Amino acid sequence: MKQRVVLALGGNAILQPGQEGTYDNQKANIDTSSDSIAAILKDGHELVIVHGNGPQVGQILRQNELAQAEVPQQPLPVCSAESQGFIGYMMQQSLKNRLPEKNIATVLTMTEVDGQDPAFKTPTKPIGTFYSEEESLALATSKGWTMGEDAGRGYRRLVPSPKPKAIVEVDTIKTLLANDIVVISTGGGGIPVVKEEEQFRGVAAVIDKDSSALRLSIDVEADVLMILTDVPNVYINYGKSNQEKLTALSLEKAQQYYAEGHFSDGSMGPKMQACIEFASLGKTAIICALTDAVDALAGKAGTRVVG
Ligand SMILES: Nc1ncnc2c1ncn2[C@@H]1O[C@H](COP(=O)(O)OP(=O)(O)O)[C@@H](O)[C@H]1O
Ligand SMILES: NC(=O)OP(=O)(O)O
Repeated sequence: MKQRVVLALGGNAILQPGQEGTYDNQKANIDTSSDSIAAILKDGHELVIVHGNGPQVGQILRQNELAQAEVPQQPLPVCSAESQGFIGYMMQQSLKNRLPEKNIATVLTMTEVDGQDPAFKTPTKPIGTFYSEEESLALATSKGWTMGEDAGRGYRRLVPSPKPKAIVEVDTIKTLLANDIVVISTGGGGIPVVKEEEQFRGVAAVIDKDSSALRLSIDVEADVLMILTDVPNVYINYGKSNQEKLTALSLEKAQQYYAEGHFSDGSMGPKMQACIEFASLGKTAIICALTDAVDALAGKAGTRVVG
């Protein structure tokens, strides 16, 4: 049965920790992701693809800083727009090369946030390169950056990450979907903007793409929110000797495990939170590995939360 699916692609789908952010590395990862996405599309589903941008927006920001003696620096929301543009271009091309008959469009997307969101006072979103603890302390001192540990993988720069309130281009996205166009949108959670006296203005932040994918799934009335990452399933007691794989989960069980702290902040936590909220609307949310996407949609792989 044809379903409307919002697919949130994790950072690994574009750049894996430890990999250098070269064009070739990102192209190779995006080509691998496109194989899975093309398989979903061949099954006839409608698709909106949301992607992360943490490594890329950090890299663009750093390029700006390093070049500022010769080229004017651009603000963070402009860097976010650049990341949406180049990732969208690479995904669009890669998918088109696999499915020449499909029309595919990248929508440069703004996401409205609340200018008074307390997140602006406490940076939590890791972006850019991974550093050692020593390097991170030096950068905090020399540049005044807020640094933090990222899920046991090293230290990264942290920027504010307010909650998404509204996807500004949602009507455009719906129109494209209604016309059988594959949409790449809300990349990096969307370019964060605030609305003041009916005018939008970009703000310095990076929104969590899983939270924005949830907002978008609700707004486009998706049947399924699917979050693709680097683990085949969600687990309780993750990484411990009594680790247990979760396959099908009721909303109540998911809420219980979330409250018990089984899902780490900054990695599985926001993904499960998005799944719980989507499932609470009576819908289906799935977390699975990139390569299991087709099987997971058919209920044969991944972790599924059902409301
Ligand atoms: N309970 C859990 N079950 C599975 N993975 C978990 C769990 N808690 C934390 N994780 C971590 O979450 C990671 C996926 O989150 P993240 O790295 O943010 O993904 P992405 O960059 O793909 O969005 C996994 O690689 C795993 O290390
Ligand atoms: N914006 C965002 O959530 O990016 P990552 O998934 O790459 O961290």
